[in-house]
Amino acid sequence: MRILSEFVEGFDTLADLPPAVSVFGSARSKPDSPECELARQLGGALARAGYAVITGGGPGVMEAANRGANEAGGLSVGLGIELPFEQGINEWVDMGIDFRYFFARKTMFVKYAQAFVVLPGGFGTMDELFEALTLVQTGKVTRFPVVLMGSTYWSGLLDWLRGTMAVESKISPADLELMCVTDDVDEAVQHIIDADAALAAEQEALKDAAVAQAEAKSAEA
Ligand SMILES: CC(C)=CCNc1ncnc2c1ncn2[C@@H]1O[C@H](COP(=O)(O)O)[C@@H](O)[C@H]1O
Repeated sequence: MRILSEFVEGFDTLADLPPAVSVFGSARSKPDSPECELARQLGGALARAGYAVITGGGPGVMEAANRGANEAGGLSVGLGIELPFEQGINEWVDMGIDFRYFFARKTMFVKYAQAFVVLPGGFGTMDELFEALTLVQTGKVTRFPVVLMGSTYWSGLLDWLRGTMAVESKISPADLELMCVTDDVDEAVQHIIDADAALAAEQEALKDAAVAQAEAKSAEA
């Protein structure tokens, strides 16, 4: 079955990936656009911080992020999608997989990334942003940072989330805290590193507590 084999191929190929960040954004942005410039810098900064960069492998912002990572000597991953107007995986991808199904591909973005960074984009980008927020909000995945870059682009949406969605109690005000908004590449990367460290400390504390509990139980016995 094609669907199953897409999951298997994805898991097999990505199993040994180092810590990674998924970067999303418009397939239509021109290489000299501000968002592509930002994505290229971000890809480089993430690579220098030791993260592999995962994108949809397409043109525009995806290509710019892959390019930045590749130029900085990092691992540049592209999870492409077969589309009728297919352009193929961009040339800056070192590790590429082509998917027929969006949902199998989307699983990979979440499963193999420590964080999401979302740059200006259209429907595809919104779909990826809100899927990530839904998964974190509902606890279906371990809480991971979602960074929005390009504050002017996002401001109208954020105003509406704050002023309408939260005010009408369709989300809780705390849900807005799931997103960090910045135009500064270093701040974005630092936010991801800090969240990674906080999560590692949390998991270590949980492990310690479980060990202490088990020891207390065996001492009682
Ligand atoms: C020129 C053109 C439209 C090419 C499409 N080629 C694509 N290749 C790979 N991923 C894509 C493509 N189009 C949309 N996506 C997915 O949807 C997001 C971009 O969609 P959009 O342009 O924001 O809505 C990307 O993060 C990517 O994961």
